[in-house]
Amino acid sequence: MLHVSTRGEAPAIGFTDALLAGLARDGGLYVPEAWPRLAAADIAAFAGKPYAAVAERVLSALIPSSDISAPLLGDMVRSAYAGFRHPAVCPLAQIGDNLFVLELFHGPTLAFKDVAMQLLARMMDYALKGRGQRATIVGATSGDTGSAAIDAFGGLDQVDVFILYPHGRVSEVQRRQMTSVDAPNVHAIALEGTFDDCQAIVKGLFNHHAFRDQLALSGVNSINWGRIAAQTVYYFTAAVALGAPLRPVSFSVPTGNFGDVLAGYIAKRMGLPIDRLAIATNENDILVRTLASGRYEVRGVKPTSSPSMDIEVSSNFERLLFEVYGRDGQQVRRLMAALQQGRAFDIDAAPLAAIRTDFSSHAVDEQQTEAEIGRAWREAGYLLDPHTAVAVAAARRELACNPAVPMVALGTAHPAKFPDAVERAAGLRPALPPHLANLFARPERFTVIANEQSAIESFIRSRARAAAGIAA
Ligand SMILES: Cc1ncc(COP(=O)(O)O)c(C=O)c1O
Ligand SMILES: N[C@@H](CCOP(=O)(O)O)C(=O)O
Repeated sequence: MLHVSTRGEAPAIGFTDALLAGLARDGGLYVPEAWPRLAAADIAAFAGKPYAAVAERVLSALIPSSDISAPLLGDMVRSAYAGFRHPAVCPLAQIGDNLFVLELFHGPTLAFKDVAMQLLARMMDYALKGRGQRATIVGATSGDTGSAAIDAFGGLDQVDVFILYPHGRVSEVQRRQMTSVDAPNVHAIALEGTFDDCQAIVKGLFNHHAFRDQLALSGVNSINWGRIAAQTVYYFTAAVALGAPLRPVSFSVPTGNFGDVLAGYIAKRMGLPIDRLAIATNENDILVRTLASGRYEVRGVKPTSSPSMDIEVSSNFERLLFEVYGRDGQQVRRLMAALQQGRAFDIDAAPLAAIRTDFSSHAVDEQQTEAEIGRAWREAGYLLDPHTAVAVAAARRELACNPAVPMVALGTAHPAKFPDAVERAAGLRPALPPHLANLFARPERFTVIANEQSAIESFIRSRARAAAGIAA
């Protein structure tokens, strides 16, 4: 199976090449040339299976065995999830009538990013060793991708890791998770800007082809198709636990960069009977405005209590546009050029109608987020982090319209990552799990850098072992 770029100009490439490439050379994002489909009987057979077994089956439909053999994929998946703190890896908790939270935060860094990142690191390490290559990993984070990447890739011989986070705009726990890791191949960069600035610079680094080639750049954001592929799995385990494929299930997904909800859309394209995919945003509601009006318009990011979703340029929305425009790369290039030049684009009527067929959207403001944390604690004794609270609040709105379909809100972070917001809303301060108990005592190491691509390039050149002349 080959992978094509959403902008239609880069050559089609295999899975491993897409995994290591990050962004396509035409600035687009890779997707498989066709969506594989799982038969209803295959999906039904997931019932009662361990998470790793379902992951192996779902991912073997997306990863050709010529890239990673089936036994090796099985080993990687088992080892990726062996360290999760819950035996079900991603368990479901019921918090109301037909209302469930899919807990995706039992990995090492307490956010859903671990689910894909632990596997991605194993796949990339294998690919790099097989090719005798080294890579320079660059990533943009609003708090969670960075810590997950640092945990998964820290200390690996083949890679140097540079993570850009918005200075002063992540929670203290998130910052310390990135800055207190004692691994010489890890570099935390506090960028003087927003997450959107961090992501624009990361994409700019990939689009600077001489720099990209010299440093052998790779990406770990959801730019990387391997991340999205791994995130499809928990939609299958959750839906099957609630009766799929015999009955449909809906999901409410706290959304920023659009990777997680896109993974749900792909699970649906692969045959999973998903009824609604609710895009739940905080006050950075660009996607809600887009679904309502058809106009995608950047207005400036507001800081909120769910900082990981303080995003306006939702990278993976491009992958959805590619689908609803009939995989026409030229149309995607036109829209992305308009976004670059005028900070906005308009979606045509037919593609917009197609988006509305699968997705609905809800913005949840700061007051509603706080109220939801309080409500879930009072009514169900369940502590939500602010990102999950946004999803649960949106889930309740969807359930009010369609109470018969089970609704799963994605629980994307552990409440202890955002103790101040949780304490304000619920009146108690969640404790970090034992493996992070000394987080506040560890020394921090980070570099503050101006919001300029050239400054970031100089810093990376000065630290990366893959820079010219030092490459393995
Ligand atoms: C805790 C948390 N929830 C939700 C999101 C939004 O997910 P996505 O960017 O895939 O839309 C993020 C950031 O990615 C996050 O870190
Ligand atoms: N919320 C994310 C932002 C980056 O998202 P990604 O899925 O593209 O890596 C974060 O916490 O870093």
